[in-house]
Amino acid sequence: MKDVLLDVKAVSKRFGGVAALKGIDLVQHRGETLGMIGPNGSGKTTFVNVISGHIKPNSGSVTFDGEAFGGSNPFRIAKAGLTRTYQAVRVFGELSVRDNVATALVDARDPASPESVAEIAEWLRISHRFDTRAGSLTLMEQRQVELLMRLVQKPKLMMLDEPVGGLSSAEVRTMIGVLSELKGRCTIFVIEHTMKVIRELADKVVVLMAGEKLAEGPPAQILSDQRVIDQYLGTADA
Ligand SMILES: Nc1ncnc2c1ncn2[C@@H]1O[C@H](COP(=O)(O)OP(=O)(O)OP(=O)(O)O)[C@@H](O)[C@H]1O
Repeated sequence: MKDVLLDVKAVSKRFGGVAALKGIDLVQHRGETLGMIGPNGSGKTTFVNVISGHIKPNSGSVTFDGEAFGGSNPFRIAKAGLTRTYQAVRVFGELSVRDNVATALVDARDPASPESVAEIAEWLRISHRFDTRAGSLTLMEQRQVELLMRLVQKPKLMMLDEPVGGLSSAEVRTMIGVLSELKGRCTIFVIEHTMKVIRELADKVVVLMAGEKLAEGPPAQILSDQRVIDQYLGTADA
């Protein structure tokens, strides 16, 4: 039997009159890279916010690594090994990279050893920036720092919200390389509008459309699905 890491059942979320998620079911296995796509406003970020405990769903359940989470407890689920990034990069701009990493280590349930931090920083090719103020780095470097900060917390699942947003095409290629190696370090859930990322990284793709699951399957099948092309890939969002 495959090892289920994330098991989401019938999750719904309303914001006033807006039904952002309408009964979403989703299973992600350990080691399986899951890509989530869909137009602006289809509910992708809300879904990650519910899973990471930042938003409480109106109904439904989230089980992570065998433990039930009702939503709305981000600290508990983070301690259980789920971490995330945001569309807008989040580093402490006034602090050095070293001090940014130190803040991540303080928050970790099982912080990486100094040797392991050094190894991850070397792998991310960001070691030479350790004494630089994070706010003076390029967006690409800030994303590398963010990945470093998340990885030193030894996550089981890393949820990435548009990791290549705002990057140049050369940087996108580099980031795809980084993320494909990241697959060997933790399980990845990735929201993206850049289909190259989805095609090259995802084992399974889930398409959200107006808060509902429109389609789910391997990238080759989903990216050639006529309904997905008509309702998303053929639009300006994709
Ligand atoms: N805090 C909030 N208050 C009210 N409405 C919200 C809130 N967050 C999201 N929504 C609404 O819920 C719906 C889903 O938004 P969400 O941000 O999850 O979509 P998305 O698929 O992540 O979009 P994008 O690709 O633009 O990031 C939208 O109609 C949005 O306006």
